[in-house]
Amino acid sequence: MELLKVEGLSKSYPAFTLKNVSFSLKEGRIMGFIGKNGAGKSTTLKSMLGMVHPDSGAISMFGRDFREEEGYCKQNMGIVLGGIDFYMKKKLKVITGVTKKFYPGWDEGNYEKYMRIFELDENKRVEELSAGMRVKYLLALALSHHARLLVLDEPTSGLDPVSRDELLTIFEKLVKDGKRSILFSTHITSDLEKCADDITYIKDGEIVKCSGKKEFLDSFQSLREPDEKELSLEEIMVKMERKNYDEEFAL
Ligand SMILES: Nc1ncnc2c1ncn2[C@@H]1O[C@H](COP(=O)(O)OP(=O)(O)OP(=O)(O)O)[C@@H](O)[C@H]1O
Repeated sequence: MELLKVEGLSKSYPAFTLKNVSFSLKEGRIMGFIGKNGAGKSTTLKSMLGMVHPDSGAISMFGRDFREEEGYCKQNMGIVLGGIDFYMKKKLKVITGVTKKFYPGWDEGNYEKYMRIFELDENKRVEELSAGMRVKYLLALALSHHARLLVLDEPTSGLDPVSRDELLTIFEKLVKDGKRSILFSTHITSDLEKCADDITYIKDGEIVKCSGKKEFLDSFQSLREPDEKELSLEEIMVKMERKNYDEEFAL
């Protein structure tokens, strides 16, 4: 079953247009969302979640129309867009207390379990947590209301390689039972080599490709020079983005 389906999503800003973005994510999968700075990743995620008003497009989650059943969809998803910078002085248990009121399906046992697994102390204040601990706390909140779809905007940025690796292992464990899926945007393509099942690549507001990782990598190998070995995700992106740049300079 598709946990997420985005069809024909468009959004125009004065100097940028998100054009007819479509992709879908099945159960039990981790999808990496890549594209260079300003390509439209955050605009896609925000438009998809109704945080900015899209001009057109249809979104369904768990087989239901997002606009018609936004409440149901939001109860079943966890969103981590940016940090929790404005609650810096608050203790985690205070934020948790407020959060759980929004979720009738809140599972205190699950919350305690994930706080224990992630080694988080709810008596700490946000300002006392490292970047990695903050992401883990937001994940713990999402998982405590049984989110089946996790949408994360650059969750690993700012984390050291050890914390990143730990978080990616957590992602893999979370989707292992085949019930949850994770969509996360990132610039760290090596993270995706490690844990992504699917890759969606956006360029200048348009989806270039959305597919399983192997198919994705295979489909761009034609960019390889005769003496080059198999191109990595990073090399593919650099070649794709640099092509235009080189052409512009040739003019
Ligand atoms: N509220 C807004 N008003 C006008 N333009 C906007 C707005 N939000 C984003 N944009 C523009 O939309 C484009 C895409 O931005 P977006 O944040 O979606 O890119 P991104 O792929 O997430 O980039 P990054 O990797 O740097 O986070 C940029 O040119 C940006 O200036």
